[in-house]
Amino acid sequence: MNTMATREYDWDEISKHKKKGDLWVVIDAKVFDLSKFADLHPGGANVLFTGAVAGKDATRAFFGLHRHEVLLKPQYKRLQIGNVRGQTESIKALAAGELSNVPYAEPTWLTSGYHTPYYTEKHREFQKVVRSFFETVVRPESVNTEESGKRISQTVVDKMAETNIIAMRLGPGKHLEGCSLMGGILKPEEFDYFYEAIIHTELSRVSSRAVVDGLLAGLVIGLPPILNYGTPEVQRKVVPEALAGRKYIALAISEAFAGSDVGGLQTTAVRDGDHWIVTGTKKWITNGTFADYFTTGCKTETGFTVILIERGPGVSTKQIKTAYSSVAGTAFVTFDNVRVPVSNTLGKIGAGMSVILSNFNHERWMVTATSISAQRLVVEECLKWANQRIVFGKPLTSQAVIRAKLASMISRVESCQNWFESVTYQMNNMTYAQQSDKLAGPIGLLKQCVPIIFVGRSWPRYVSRCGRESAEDATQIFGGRALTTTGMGKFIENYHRTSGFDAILAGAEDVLGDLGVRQALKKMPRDVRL
Ligand code: HEM
Repeated sequence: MNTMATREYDWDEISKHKKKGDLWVVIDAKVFDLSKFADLHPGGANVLFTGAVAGKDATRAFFGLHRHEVLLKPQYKRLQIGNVRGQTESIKALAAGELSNVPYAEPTWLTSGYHTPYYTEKHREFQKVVRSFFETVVRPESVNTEESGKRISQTVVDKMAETNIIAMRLGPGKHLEGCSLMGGILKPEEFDYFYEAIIHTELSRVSSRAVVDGLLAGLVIGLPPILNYGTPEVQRKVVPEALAGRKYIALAISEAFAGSDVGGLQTTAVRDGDHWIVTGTKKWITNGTFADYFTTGCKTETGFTVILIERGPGVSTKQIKTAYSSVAGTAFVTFDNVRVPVSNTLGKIGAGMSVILSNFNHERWMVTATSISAQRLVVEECLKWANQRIVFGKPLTSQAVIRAKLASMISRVESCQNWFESVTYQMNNMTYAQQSDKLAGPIGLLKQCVPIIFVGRSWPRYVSRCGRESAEDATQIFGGRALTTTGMGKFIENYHRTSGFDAILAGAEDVLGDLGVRQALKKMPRDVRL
């Protein structure tokens, strides 16, 4: 710690240091000696020598141009030489695990004075521990890998495995039996979908869209078919290693020939005695570059079959460059006459469609959880920015047009959250089979469609669509800062560039809307008339 930071200075003294080679400024009651730093300042030296900055309180100017985190970086923190006499800092960063006190930055169930029919004190306790974990272990990794495009380090994966976060991301179930959850604060039998939602939410709070996927999203969607339909032998081989973070899995369904239209797939599996011979290509496969196993959709003689393929002879993967970071490991996968034991078939031969369709529900629900969390962060960023940004001598919030944008962003995220919680409650009270029957439509619509009232008009909206509209609004609020990958608007830039992934991955939003309606039409009683 810098012991000089405890010294106190009077304004008489501070105001004398205002020239080249001898420059002090005050930011939030802290005195900084920028004499040597001025020439290294990324924003240029000149701006620091203006009458309003040199030897003065530059708090307002500073927060109009920098994120608070700049002051917390060790290389800048050490520029602080003391405090203004009798004053203490008023702008503080949240401690790990702490809740934000910005309105709407947290869901109602985490906001003091509000009530919830779904969450208990135990959920709150769990949320605190999970947030602290993600902030301390995952956030630094997220920042680094988003930029480098490298896969998540094994150290972080190991820590996630140790706390059983990898297993918890798959939801409640037998795979949690005997597990110590977050150091034992929760018994496996207590774990429900609201606890799981907390994990997705907190993961998304500290991670970019690409890091959310890079942190083993492939396993989250590729392992359930093994858990639900794999033979005991396959489960014994694959599940423990996957949950321990030692082997990675990808779900390999979509192809250049067919994405959301699963029926149009062209990868074939032909029987040869006790083996399948698999040939074909897969595209947009999340975590595919580093996956050890591929839960693969194949065309077989009697229909569509899901087969678990281990990386080996005939399997090759190459990175696809996408709009988000390569940390997600998005791959083009080629299967060239790959021999796979027939015992690796997941579910019945020819019955793969139901394996995949039932699996989609959980994936789509998870995407809505992470999307809503990211949208909430965007609301928080915009509220903070509009409050601190001074234009034409007034805060940005004094502009009615900005407040209207904030109003629609808040309405979107709150409506998405409320429907999400209601669907999650249904999941908690249904078996896997009941969820497949009763929730495929509602979850498709949730991911796709949330009706909200927007400045007097009632329009159909979508979690993914809400996200994209909020990304647009946020970009307008942040202006040019939302167009750069660093600085004040870096989160907004990233969100604006990547929120489209939520509308495509796990089923294109238009297809999902249609699915919801078709499911409803299937259940229409024959004897109803107007
Ligand atoms: C402890 C004092 C300061 C430090 C450590 C600091 C550091 C930085 C850093 C790291 C950047 C790069 C952008 C970013 O990462 O946000 C930056 C940009 C900038 N800084 Fe500072 N700065 C300080 C004080 C000031 C003050 C008092 C002013 C007052 C005018 C100022 C004006 C600027 C400007 C105009 C930019 C460019 C912003 C942009 O491109 O949007 N800085 N500064």
